[in-house]
This record gives sequence, C-alpha cells and structure tokens, in this order.
Amino acid sequence: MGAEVVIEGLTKSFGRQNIWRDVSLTLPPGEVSALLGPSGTGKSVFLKSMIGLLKPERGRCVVNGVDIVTCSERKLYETRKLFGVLFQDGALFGSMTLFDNVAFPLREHTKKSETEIRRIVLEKLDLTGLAGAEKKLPGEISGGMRKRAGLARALVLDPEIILVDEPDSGLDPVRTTYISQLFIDVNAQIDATFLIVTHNINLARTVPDNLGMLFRKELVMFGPREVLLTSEEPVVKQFLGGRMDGPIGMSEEKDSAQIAAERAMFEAGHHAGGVEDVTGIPAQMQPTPGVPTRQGAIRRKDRVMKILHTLPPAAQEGIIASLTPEEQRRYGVTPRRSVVTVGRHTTSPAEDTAILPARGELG
Ligand SMILES: Nc1ncnc2c1ncn2[C@@H]1O[C@H](COP(=O)(O)OP(=O)(O)OP(=O)(O)O)[C@@H](O)[C@H]1O
Repeated sequence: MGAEVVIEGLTKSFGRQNIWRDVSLTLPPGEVSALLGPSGTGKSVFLKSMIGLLKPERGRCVVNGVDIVTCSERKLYETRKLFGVLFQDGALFGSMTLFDNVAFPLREHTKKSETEIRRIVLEKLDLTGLAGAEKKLPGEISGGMRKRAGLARALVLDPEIILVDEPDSGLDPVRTTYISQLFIDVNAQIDATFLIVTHNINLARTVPDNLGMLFRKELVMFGPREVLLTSEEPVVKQFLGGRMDGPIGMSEEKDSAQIAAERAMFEAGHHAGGVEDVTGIPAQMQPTPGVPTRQGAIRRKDRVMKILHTLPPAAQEGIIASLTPEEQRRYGVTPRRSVVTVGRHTTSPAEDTAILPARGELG
C-alpha cells in the first residue's frame, strides 16, 4: 500500500512574495488525489515543496514519520526514493534513448545488475504502453509518449507516492484521457498514493478520489471528490465551468468592482464562455477490464462513509448515490429521494440533498 502524506500549515514564499499559506491536507494511502488551481497559484511549487526541492518557511510534510521540511539531507535523500515524479514535459534526457532514460534512476540509486535493470525497464515500458520503443530518442516520439516514458521512469524504483505535474499540458483531450486511464490502471496495479496537479476540468471531474483547490494563496478546500464537484463556492463553480463569470480573472483574480461590472455584462446577455450545463458528479474512471480492482478505492469507500456526516448534504447525497444497493444496505444509508441518473452520470438535484442515515453511527 502507498504511503500517507500529512501536510500541516505549509507556507511558502519567495522573498516577500507569498505563494500560499497554511495549507493542510492529508493524502490517503493508495488513493488518487488532484489539486486544482488557476495558473500561477503555486501548484508546481507545492509539488516541489513536497519532495524537498523547495523549502517552505513554515509547516510540515510528513511521510512515514519523516518531516520533509525539516529533516536532514541524508533522511531527505532516503525519503525521496519513496516518490516517483512525473514532471510536465517528462523531463527526459534528450540525448539518451528511452531505455537509458528509464534505467537512469536504477543505475544512479541501486546496485542492480544490467540484466536485472533490463528486466525492470522493459516491464515498466510495457506497463506504460511503450514496449518496442526503447531505442527511440525523446525527440523522435510524441508528447504523449514522452509523458508515458516519464511515468515509466517514475515507476522504476517502486514508489509509494507518485506526483504528477499537469499531465495534460500539450496533450489533446483524447490523449489526456488515455494518460488518465494509465494513472488509474497503475494505481490499481501498485496501490501507490497519487497526487496530480492540474487545471484540466475533465480530468479533475472523472479521475481522482479526492479533490482540492488552491486560490488566493490558500487551499479553498480539499476532500472527497463529491464535495468539490457539488460545491456552491463561486470560485469552485467558476473553475469547473471554465467560465469568465466569477472571481477568477485574466491574470488570476478580480476585485469586486470588476466582478460586478462583468456580472452586469453577462446578465445583459454576453456569453461567459465555458459550459453552463456541466454540473453534478460524473462517474469516476475505473481500471481497464482485466486490471485488478483498486484497493485504494475500496479503502476510500470505508473512509468516506465514516466521515459522511461531516460533509455537505449535496456531497453526502452524491456519495450515497454512487453506492450499490447492497453497499447502501451495508453502510445503513438510503437516499432520501431517488437520484437522477443520466447515462453514466449521476446527479443529485438540489432539493434532494438530505439523507436518511438508517443507523446511528453516521450522524
Ligand atoms: N524558484 C522560484 N523563484 C521565485 N519565484 C518562483 C519560483 N518558482 C516559482 N515561482 C513563482 O511562484 C508562482 C507559482 O508558480 P507555479 O509554477 O507553482 O504555479 P502553477 O500553479 O503551477 O502555474 P501553472 O498552472 O501555470 O503551471 C509564480 O508566480 C512563479 O513565478
């Protein structure tokens, strides 16, 4: 099972420029989490802080009892081996073949024989759909393949935590979905804890178990996906709809006068862009048939049902609607009213938000 990552009160500035402050969240072991946020809100800085490449001035990031922020260089070196990182561009060495790129961490950090290295590299290339491409140079393959090669390299040291920085950058929507499917399949196969930072709405809505959002230098929220996907928070709604109408502006945020002026314009009929009718909780991506069940998803169900009573009503309803009738019986919950199911999408109308906990333990 992947490692839990506990982040408490993390604050990062460059000189006098504060990037974000007091960020606290826990990545549950083996679950897939995603962190959203408009461009420039410090998502990449957050990932780099988690692996000790940047030093936050306050707070903790604890993995297996080691605080990355304050530990010694030696401990940091050891703990970093628990992480596999997929950088935005794959961060491959341009002059090395895919084989050598993927073999690099094994040659750097282990004493494995070349035969053993070959076995591991070919296995990871196969896992990421790159079998047969080992002799290619990064410049000879597509952006999607480069990302998959970056993922293969991130996997060779058997990481417990995988950090992914904007997997969709430079990819079309279809390739983005394929790489998302690969994350889900890899998660099912190795049960590692994932954190994906992204501003891709489709990915955010369908891939992770947990969702958070950075805005105005703070973590707006972090929790089960259903919480953010049903949130009435203006910044969250605006972001998920990809619209101009709301607090996020051209270069991050707007003041109240600008919000009011634009609101008048949209009310007068100007299209705010984005998609108005994408609401509710779409079905989550599942492992490809034949790939094992995600253990993280099973644990998550139990974990979320224990905290169900602490979540907003719309999120509760969405979670209950995602359970099978047998699971609803097992957890002792019943939807108050029937939920509307549209194709593979389950939506819960606002008036259907309350639940009936059938047993006392939920509330
Ligand atoms: N090493 C650094 N020194 C100084 N400022 C930095 C450094 N790294 C990042 N920043 C600043 O931190 C802010 C957040 O950058 P970051 O790249 O983390 O944002 P992001 O949310 O990942 O953006 P995007 O979605 O566009 O990739 C930016 O203003 C950037 O200029």
